[in-house]
Amino acid sequence: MVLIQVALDIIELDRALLIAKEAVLGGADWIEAGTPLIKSEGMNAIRKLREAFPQKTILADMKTMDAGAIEVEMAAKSGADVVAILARADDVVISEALRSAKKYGVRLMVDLISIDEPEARAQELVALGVDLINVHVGIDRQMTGKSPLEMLSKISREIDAEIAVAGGLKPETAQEAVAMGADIVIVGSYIIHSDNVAQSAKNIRHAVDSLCSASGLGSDSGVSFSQKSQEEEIFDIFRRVSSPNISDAMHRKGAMCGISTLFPGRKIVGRAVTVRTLGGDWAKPVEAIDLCGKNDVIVIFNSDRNMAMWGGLATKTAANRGVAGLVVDGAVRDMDEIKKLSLPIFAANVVPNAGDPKGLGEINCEITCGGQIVNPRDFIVADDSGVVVVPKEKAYEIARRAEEVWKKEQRILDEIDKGQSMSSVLELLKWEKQK
Ligand SMILES: O=C([C@H](O)CO)[C@H](O)[C@H](O)COP(=O)(O)O
Repeated sequence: MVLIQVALDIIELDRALLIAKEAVLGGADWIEAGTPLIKSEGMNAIRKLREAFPQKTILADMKTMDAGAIEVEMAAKSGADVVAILARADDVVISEALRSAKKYGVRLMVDLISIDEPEARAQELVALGVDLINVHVGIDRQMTGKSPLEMLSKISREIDAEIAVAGGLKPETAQEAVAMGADIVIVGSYIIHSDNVAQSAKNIRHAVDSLCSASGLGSDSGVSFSQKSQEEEIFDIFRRVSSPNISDAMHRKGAMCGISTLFPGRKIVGRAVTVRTLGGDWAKPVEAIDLCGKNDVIVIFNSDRNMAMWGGLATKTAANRGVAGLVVDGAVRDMDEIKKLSLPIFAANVVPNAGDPKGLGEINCEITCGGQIVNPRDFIVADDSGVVVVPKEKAYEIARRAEEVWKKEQRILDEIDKGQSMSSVLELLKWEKQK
């Protein structure tokens, strides 16, 4: 039977206990005191988990790099059944940890996170006596598109040890991991940031169990998964999250100033076709419409915010072409006409007077819009809170991080709905900066 381990990467102990309870209801077998929880609450986190779940296997994710024996001893004496340390530690640390694990009757899991040659290191660990290996891609590397599955497929064929796998797993990837030979599936974010923890744990349980009960378990088990392209994934996520989620993910970078929606409720997600123009000259903005595809957003910088360079006729043309939206550091006009069309428009100003079509400026060059640099093909997300620009090179990472922000907020909302205050959920007083 494949085991499911819920990773409690949460810094508030009460929330961690609550979430663990829900995850167990959904079918989690092992409960992990995640490294952030251990750093926040120390060994007390393990004691409390032991107390609350006397029958469950508790894993302490110590991420030990040195002093192997004492760290394993601490975790074991606090109630852990399994202690996780780092494969990057020296062999002598691993051997000391193994000795301590034996002495205190716990198992040792060794984590391959950030190992350059994981297959070779896994072989060395097995030779040292390790029998539980975690094939793991850490959270920050996940955000850049890395997955543990490739590493898993190589390692599971080659080593004689029990194998755990971790790194952004969801039902589909958990199932894939089992097909590749994983014995323990470790899941953090997908479960703990869900607004229905029990259901999410159940989804993992179902995915894993349905594969285990199918005949022909193994890499040729016939399970196939639809693969989205990175671009599709970015669009999917940006359509789901908000501009504030993205701003949080970018540590407050990317938000335009002084530009807001003209029609609340209309959202833009698209890639920038940029235009720089001068003094209300509307030739280049109108020419840019003909270069746009379905997911493109026209992003314009105009040096004069009191002279419109966009109006009803341009809006009609853009809407007919299926342009995703318009963002203007400048002015538009003809509100009575453009409000009847569905094009989302974000602008700095609305004025009745327009400029002339002189053809000054450029299309698809670097511009500054609302104080932010925008390059052609950058991602634009605009909603009722404002407009953010995400550089194309960082789009996948930012989308993944924004999704984490969104999931976390959904979960917190759910706890507030159940009667808690925001301050108590986040333990604000405890986490205020100490003088
Ligand atoms: O070990 C973990 C990470 O390094 C933070 O401590 C996570 O528990 C592990 O990666 C599982 O969490 P997800 O990747 O969010 O599923």
